[in-house]
Parts: sequence; C-alpha cells; structure tokens
Amino acid sequence: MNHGEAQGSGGRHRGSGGRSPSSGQRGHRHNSENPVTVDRPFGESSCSRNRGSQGRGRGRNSPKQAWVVTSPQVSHVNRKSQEDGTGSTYKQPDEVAALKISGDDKDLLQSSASSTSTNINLVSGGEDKDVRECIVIKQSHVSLSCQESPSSSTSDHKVEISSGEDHDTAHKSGDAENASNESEKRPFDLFLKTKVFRLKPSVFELNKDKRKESKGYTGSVIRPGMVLLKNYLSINDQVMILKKCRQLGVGEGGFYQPGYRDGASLHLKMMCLGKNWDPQTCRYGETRPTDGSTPPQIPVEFNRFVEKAVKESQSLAAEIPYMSPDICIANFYTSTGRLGLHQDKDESIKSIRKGLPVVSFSIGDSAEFLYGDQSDEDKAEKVFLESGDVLLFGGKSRNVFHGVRSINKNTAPKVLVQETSLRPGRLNLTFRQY
Ligand SMILES: O=C(O)CCC(=O)C(=O)O
Ligand SMILES: [Fe+2]
Repeated sequence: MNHGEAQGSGGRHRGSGGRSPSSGQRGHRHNSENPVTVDRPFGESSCSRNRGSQGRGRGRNSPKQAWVVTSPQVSHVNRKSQEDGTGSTYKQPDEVAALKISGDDKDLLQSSASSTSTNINLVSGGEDKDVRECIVIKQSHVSLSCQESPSSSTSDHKVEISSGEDHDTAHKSGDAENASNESEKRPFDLFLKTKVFRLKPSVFELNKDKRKESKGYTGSVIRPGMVLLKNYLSINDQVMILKKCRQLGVGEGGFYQPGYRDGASLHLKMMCLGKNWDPQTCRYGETRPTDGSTPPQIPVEFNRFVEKAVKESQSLAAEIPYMSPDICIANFYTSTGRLGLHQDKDESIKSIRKGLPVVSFSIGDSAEFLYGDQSDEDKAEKVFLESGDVLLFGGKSRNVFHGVRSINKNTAPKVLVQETSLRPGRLNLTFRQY
C-alpha cells in the first residue's frame, strides 16, 4: 500500500451512459448463448443494484492473421507496405508460423513501430519453429518479445499479440471472448490464457509508472461521505490482488456471466466472495443459485487493505463509520463493459442505516465513474477511477447512485500488465458489510 500525505484533490464533471442487455436463460451458469444486444435506458431492472451493461453494438473483430518468418534469416517488414496493404510480408511463405492476431493487425504493427522508424526487423534466433522462443522484434524505442503466459498450454498454437503502446488488439480479443459460446464453457480467466506477445514497455513508460507510485496517495472528500484515495494501492498490492482474484476466479464460485431475471446479461463478469449476490433476486445468499457453487472467502489481505482504507477515509470524513467486510463483489469489465446507475442497497437494513461504507478498489484500465443523487446520467458527476484508486461511500453517501459509464482502453499501468498477463479491462472489487 502506498503511504503519503492526504491532500484534497479530484475533479468533477457531468456524465451520461446507458445499458444494453442481451438475452439469456435463467438458471444456467452461462446464459449468453445467441446473445442479442439491444439498448435500453438505465433503471429498468427490478434490482436496486441496477447492474447495467455494456454492448453498445460495437463490432466484434474476427481474428486476422499475419505471417511472420521464423526461419533463421532476418526479414525486414516495411512499415509503408503494411500501411498501404501492399507489403509482401503478409503473404504466406512456406517456412512461416502463423501468428494469429486477434483484431486489427495493421493497428498492432503500426503501434509497434515508432513514429520515426520505417523498418521493423523480425529477428529469428532459433533453429526450431517455436515462436515463443525465437521471435524478437526490435526497433529504436520498443521491443516486442514473446512470452508464454502462465496459463498457456503447449498444445495450443494460438498466439495473442498485445501491445504495451496500444492494447487495442487484445481488447478486441477480450470482447470477442465475451461473446463466444466457446468461452462460456470455460471459467473466465483474468489473465490472458494464450501465449502473449507484448511490446515491452519503454523505459519512459515504466519510469512514469514508478514516479506515480513513489508520489504516494492523495485523499479527498468528493461529496459528503464519499472519499477518493487516489493511487492508494501500490503496484505490488495490485499484483497480489490480481493474482489472488485470478486464482479464485477460475475455481468454484469464480467469475461467471451474470444475468437478470428478464434474461438481460450484465456486461461484465462477476465473482462474489463471502456471500453471493444474486442479480435475479437482488439478495445475498450462501450459494450461487445458477450453479450451486459456494463463494470463496475474502482473502484476509484484502480485508486488511479495506480496514486501513476505511481508517484513512475517517481522517478526512469523520462521519464515515468503521466497517469490516464480509462481502466482496468482483466485477471485470472489458473495454466495452459498463454498469448502469444504481444504489447498493441489498445489504442489511442495519448496515445501510448506519451508513457503513462500500469500499471500491479499481485495478487495470481506468473507468469513467458516475455518481449522484438521482438515477439520471445527465445529472451525475463524473470521476476517473484509475488503477490503484480506492473509493469509499458511506454515511450521507451510502445511498448514492453510481455506475460505470466507460472503460478507457490501454490505460492500465504497463508494469502491472507486464507482471500479470492481465487481460485488457478493469477489475473492480467492492467490499461491503452485510
Ligand atoms: O465498478 C465500479 O466501480 C462500481 C461497481 C459497483 O457499483 C457494484 O459492484 O455495485
Ligand atoms: Fe454499486
């Protein structure tokens, strides 16, 4: 956790948004077969936690393929040729291994080239055709290296390429994965499953992350009872939280695709810890009705962070009561994920009456977070929640309407992505005491 001087800060703007459900079947763990996406306004769900959704009808990019020479000779890929589509490099020679680029390969390759460089050298160092080991793309400012993600399988030859400069391709792959029936059969993995090529972050980017971290956190009261602790969780804390959530997320009671009673899907993946929150009944329970699973316990380290954050917030807003969480709802948003304006009021009447705070951790890509006194986006305030930020709302703000309007692609700290294989998107944990 960062330690620093608590100071006032934090901008406010107005915001808006919407939600768009897709069809699904009640009683199935994964209910997004044949998803149909339609837009409808916020506030139509029967739940107080009106978990709005993503799916603004963005196109899902089908994977494209690029062909990269892996035999020991050096190949030069001319950037101009890539841009105008005339480059012979994209033809499939005999001695090539296919790198499947999910999304727009042109974007990817453009982003991998610096603005001043015209050539990218594809250097193959290995005798065998194992692209994991042999491809290194170097040019003046960045290098593209291939690493195997922890969960990759040797028999799986699909390779995902993502760029530290521009995670667009991997974002698209994440979107596609959300939609595919195939992915519905597997537990949702916070980390990219396949071999990952990443542009190594530049020294400049890494230093920027480090500088930010070394500044410590700043706290501010953004409305009575609502405290924002910016940059509160250190990168190490975030890595630990991500690894733990990823591990829990692929096990029993892990991440799943939640849906409402009316068949609408929330456009996020969810995992509940401690108790299950059921979007169909808007109640907490000991098991998840869709599959009978028991939610994992909240890791003790998480609770320590929360309790410390509550104490910190009390030094800024004394009216925020102390709380010790027994519920954590983890949401993972891809780049198109969102959540409609809602109130968190399915906790016990006592908890809400006392104004026990909801404590929210943001990790990964940043989000446009809306909050206000009404379920009206046009009247809501807006704040950007970035990786490492902790937001608390209790006391007078316990019933504040809030939601996530959008996720800002490619804004996660590079070092975090590098250390975890975190898929593009945002993890949010909200802790509550029932
Ligand atoms: O993702 C966020 O920042 C908010 C999540 C939230 O409001 C909820 O889970 O109830
Ligand atoms: Fe909420």
